[in-house]
Amino acid sequence: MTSDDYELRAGTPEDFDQINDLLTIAFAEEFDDDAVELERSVFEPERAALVVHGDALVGVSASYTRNLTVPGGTVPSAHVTMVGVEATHRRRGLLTRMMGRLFDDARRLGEPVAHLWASEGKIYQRYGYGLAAPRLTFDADREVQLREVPADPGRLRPMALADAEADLRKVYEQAQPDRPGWSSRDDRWWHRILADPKSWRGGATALRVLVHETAGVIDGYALWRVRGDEPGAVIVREVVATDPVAYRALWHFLLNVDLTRRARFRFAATDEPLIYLVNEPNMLNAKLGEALWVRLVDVPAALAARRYPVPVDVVLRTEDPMLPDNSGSWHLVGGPDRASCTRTDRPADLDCDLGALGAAYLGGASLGTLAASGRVRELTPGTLSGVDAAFRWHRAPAATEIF
Ligand SMILES: CC(=O)SCCNC(=O)CCNC(=O)[C@H](O)C(C)(C)COP(=O)(O)OP(=O)(O)OC[C@H]1O[C@@H](n2cnc3c(N)ncnc32)[C@H](O)[C@@H]1OP(=O)(O)O
Repeated sequence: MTSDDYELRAGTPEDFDQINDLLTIAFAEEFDDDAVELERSVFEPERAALVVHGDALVGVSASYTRNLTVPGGTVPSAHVTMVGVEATHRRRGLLTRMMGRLFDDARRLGEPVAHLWASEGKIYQRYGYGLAAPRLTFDADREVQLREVPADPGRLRPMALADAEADLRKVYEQAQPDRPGWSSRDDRWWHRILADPKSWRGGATALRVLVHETAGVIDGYALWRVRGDEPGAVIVREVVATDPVAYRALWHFLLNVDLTRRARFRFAATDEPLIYLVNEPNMLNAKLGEALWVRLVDVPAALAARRYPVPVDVVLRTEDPMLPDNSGSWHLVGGPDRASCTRTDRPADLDCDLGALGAAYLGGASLGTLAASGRVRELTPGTLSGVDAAFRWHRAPAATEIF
């Protein structure tokens, strides 16, 4: 069998059922009809890269059109998803071909960045993705409590899931600019996030909504469920607050639900404020894992699209074997209000591997740490610490949802 036996093409709405069958097998997961319809509702056929062999669909990858919060703004980023190759056609370069097409599509659509959740980190690093947002998973023991519970002028109240979208959306959109890594949510995405098909519940109750309100204004919410096995566990899906009092009140509630002994949260940021609020941080049982892998698809456009907390004027050099016009030296001039990035012949100050630039892009990975790992090299002595400070951000990148 040669690579000519395979056809690479865009998707159509009619392909969805076959794609779903392929992914069900590739991920060894089965979902109910409601869940499948939700996936169909956000599927963007023309953005799928499909590999067909004869009559059979043997490879799929897709992207969603959404914006990604980056330091100081948002950028259109290809939200890469639904990647799978039929087991009998693996390791023949099909994913590599699909990834090439996906990057071409992203550029054509004006997306300087692509990002994803990886099933395995080792798959995507070869394509230039870097780990931009690690995450913590909490498995908090009931003995974990807030150190102090100050007076709260507001109040908590449950809200029916069916009525919640408008209020939650307002809070999310206010909080979103502060957290690199969060994704924009249009009507379809809010519908998907608040839909609650049984096969997504992992044996727990239906999704519950708790809001915090101060002087009639909702300033925080939690999405959560309970798993009633022994001992019962609160499964926290999302906690979003625009005010620290609301944040504290929501977590105080979640850590004290009757008939539960644990609280689990899979989407904690590495700087999650809860860590600094509780009596026994150790008993959060935080486990480090991965969330977002970022790939700069158009290096100069991506670097110009974010902001830098302190002024930076530097020449960065990188190599990109997949997209050679990213290779070379780039003059980045930036600060809190603007940034530009242009090709230059000037000698480079820092040599950065492409994945390292992706890892640093959201302000999470420090260029200093990446230099310590050998993935960034300081060519002009004395440049590293200043550029490192410019690439950081005051909040660690995080992700609130798997897409
Ligand atoms: C964003 C998401 O959707 S994440 C979900 C990813 N999907 C899955 O994990 C589902 C199960 N796995 C699969 O369907 C397939 O194995 C895929 C999609 C991961 C890889 O597809 P393939 O067509 O086999 O990849 P392809 O042949 O293009 O591999 C390119 C290179 O990556 C390597 N590679 C690919 N997948 C893996 C892996 N899981 N582990 C180690 N190496 C891998 C290949 O060995 C190859 O290396 P080489 O260039 O040195 O020869």
